[in-house]
Amino acid sequence: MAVATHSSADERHEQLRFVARVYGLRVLGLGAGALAVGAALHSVGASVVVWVGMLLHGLVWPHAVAWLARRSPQPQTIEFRSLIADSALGGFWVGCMHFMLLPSALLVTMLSMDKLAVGGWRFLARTASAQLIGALLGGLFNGFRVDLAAPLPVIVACLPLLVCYPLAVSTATYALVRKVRRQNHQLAQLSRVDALTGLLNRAAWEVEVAHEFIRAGRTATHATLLMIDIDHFKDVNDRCGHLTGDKVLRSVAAAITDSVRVVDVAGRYGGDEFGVVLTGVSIDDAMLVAERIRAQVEAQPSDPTLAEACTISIGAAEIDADCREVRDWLIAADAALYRAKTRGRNRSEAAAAA
Ligand SMILES: Nc1nc2c(ncn2[C@@H]2O[C@H](COP(=O)(O)OP(=O)(O)OP(=O)(O)O)[C@@H](O)[C@H]2O)c(=O)[nH]1
Repeated sequence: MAVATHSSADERHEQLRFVARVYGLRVLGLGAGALAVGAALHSVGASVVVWVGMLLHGLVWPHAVAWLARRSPQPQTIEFRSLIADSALGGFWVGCMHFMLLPSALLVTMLSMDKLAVGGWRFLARTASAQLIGALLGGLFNGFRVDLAAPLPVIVACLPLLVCYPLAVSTATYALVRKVRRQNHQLAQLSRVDALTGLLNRAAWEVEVAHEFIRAGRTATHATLLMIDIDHFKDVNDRCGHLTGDKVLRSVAAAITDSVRVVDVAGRYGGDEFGVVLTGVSIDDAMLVAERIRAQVEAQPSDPTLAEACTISIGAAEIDADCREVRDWLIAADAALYRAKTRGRNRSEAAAAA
């Protein structure tokens, strides 16, 4: 229930951001539109009622819609309805302007552009019919006439809308594209990380191991793989519960991170097993690193509910002539880990030399 409430609050927040985005564009679009339509209405000699309606739509309506939307539990619904109303009213002014070609085409294009931007072709099709009906009603309301030619003052009055509105819509669209790119990047990063420990997850770690295997082969440099497994971890879970088990997993991950360099690649291989690639490090030096990790895990208090210190076993393997592919490297480190387990645990073992 709490989750549902949280997600609906998030959704409302997202909808309010949409309202804020549309608000700025609507103030600009309808404000500049009022100038173009006003010039055309003046040229066709529109009635006072038409003038009042047009000014209310151009100057008051954007603020009224935003006010209503912010107070509504469904701000986006209010926003979409008012976009349809914008189209109908836009059509109405086209009729009132006696279908004067330039301001009419400009109005229809700008209104279509933002419908496309927020709701695609389907939404545009829905609003187009509202616009058409509005145009017929506007024509009837202001004495139906077709007067295509626009005098120079009308042409000049169209310029602010013609220039500023597309620039504003493009700027808003570009900001959205950047946001989506940023979020995609964050998602890609998150999909590489193990949520419990913060280390790379298995899939991402294996990709890095394969890269390192190729790199070490190409540059003929050392690279050593450590496979690390918590001793009797099942007992920890059974005796102290899974939450304590999770704490132990996190503390082992922290010990690994503390003991290796940023260029080394640490990951959670699965369950209670971890892997680390030590780049440019020979097996002898890697054994010192392994010992440092082992000693830190043994020394650190993982959880007060654990009677004894938690320990780990480590198997280490350097890339050698026997490692024809990355799988051989993993198997060699795993075999060394198995030996550490069978030789009593809480120890590090190097893979047997070729
Ligand atoms: N708390 C917790 N436990 C997990 C998680 N993933 C796997 N496990 C447990 O980790 C335990 C792994 O135990 P085993 O691999 O069987 O071996 P072990 O008890 O560590 O014994 P040795 O490795 O032989 O020393 C299992 O009991 C799993 O349920 C996790 O994310 N959280």
